[in-house]
Amino acid sequence: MTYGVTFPLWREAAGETWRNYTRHAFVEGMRDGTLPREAFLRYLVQDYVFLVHFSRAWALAVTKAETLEEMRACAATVHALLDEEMRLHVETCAAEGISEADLFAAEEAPQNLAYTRYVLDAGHSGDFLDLMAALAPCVLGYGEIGARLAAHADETVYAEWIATYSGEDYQRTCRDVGAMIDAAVARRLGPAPEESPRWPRLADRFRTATRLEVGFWDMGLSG
Ligand SMILES: Cc1ncc(C[n+]2csc(CCO)c2C)c(N)n1
Repeated sequence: MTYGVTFPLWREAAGETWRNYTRHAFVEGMRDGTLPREAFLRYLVQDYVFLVHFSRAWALAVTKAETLEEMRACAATVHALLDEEMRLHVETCAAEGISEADLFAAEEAPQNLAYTRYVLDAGHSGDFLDLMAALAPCVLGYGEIGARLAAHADETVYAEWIATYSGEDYQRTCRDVGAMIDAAVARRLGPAPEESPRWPRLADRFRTATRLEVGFWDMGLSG
């Protein structure tokens, strides 16, 4: 999966950290069905809270945007997160006796706090590109993981999770976000973005957010 031209460059620069995220033991446990249910539910409850703050980060992107097109794309993501992605968590947890009020009130794990507040700070202290570099591993990493796990969906009880991220709707979202990032980079950094003095810091933001994704999976496994 390439999702544009910027993402593969940032992914390459993140080196083995990217592999640690996308091939994490938690992911492999979903692939072959060996992930304990308890770990999956712990992850889902934390992920609901994660998505609350992630929605705030995309809303911040609306205020940091420079074009109507960027504003529309980010506003649509806020809407999709609040009204679609979170519903999946609510429904899966409801079937396990966990209400939405319980989810909203769940105490945030330190790894969760660290990740979402890092992303929000990237947006507050930086510009639209800083924020996009911090948001990209989450959105595009799940697209890559979903696409790889799709071939194994009939071997695992986590088929629904895999279907969500490997499905055409989500894969289209990833291509759209990749294209938006490419356009945002070209607009602000010109035709040779890798030569911009800002480039190393953007790649570093991407790698830091990727490290925080690894921490999020670790949290799911270890509680
Ligand atoms: C820890 C964690 N990382 C990534 C995602 C995936 N994700 C987060 S927001 C979004 C929609 C577009 O922004 C998607 C797919 C997640 N749920 N939890």
